[in-house]
Amino acid sequence: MIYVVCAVIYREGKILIAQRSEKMKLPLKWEFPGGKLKKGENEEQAITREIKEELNIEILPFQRISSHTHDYGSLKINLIAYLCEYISGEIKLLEHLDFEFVYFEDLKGYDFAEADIPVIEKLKTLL
Ligand SMILES: Nc1nc2c([nH]c(=O)n2[C@@H]2O[C@H](COP(=O)(O)OP(=O)(O)OP(=O)(O)O)[C@@H](O)[C@H]2O)c(=O)[nH]1
Repeated sequence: MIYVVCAVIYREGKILIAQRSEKMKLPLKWEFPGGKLKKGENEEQAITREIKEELNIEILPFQRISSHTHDYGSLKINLIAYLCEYISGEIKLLEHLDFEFVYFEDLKGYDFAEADIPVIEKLKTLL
């Protein structure tokens, strides 16, 4: 089981989503950016670090919105999602293929990683 934190970054009524590159696992799937928790880090530190590494921006995680496990067969993950505020920086795609800011209602038009579906369901009750 691997522990993965992901950021739902909210800005001006829209949510930041990112598309995984061909070279990553789950190629071309859309996701909430983030990554694996490292030893000695808490969840907020991990998510802040991952977003800086992947997108070059500063964010502030302010609400833990969900934590659930998903079994991909060859890989089992515990995905932990945080609602985050965009603070500063210009987005640079350092790992992903693409990104978009989308309204919640438009998320259904994107092919998300399976593990993200419960996160989207949870968001529905919050936004
Ligand atoms: N970051 C992120 N990973 C997700 C999401 N949904 C989901 O199934 N995953 C899976 O979680 C796993 C870990 O994510 P990652 O590959 O981004 O983590 P990382 O950058 O720390 O790992 P790496 O250094 O091995 O590339 C991947 O297998 C990825 O497909 C999501 O919304 N965000």
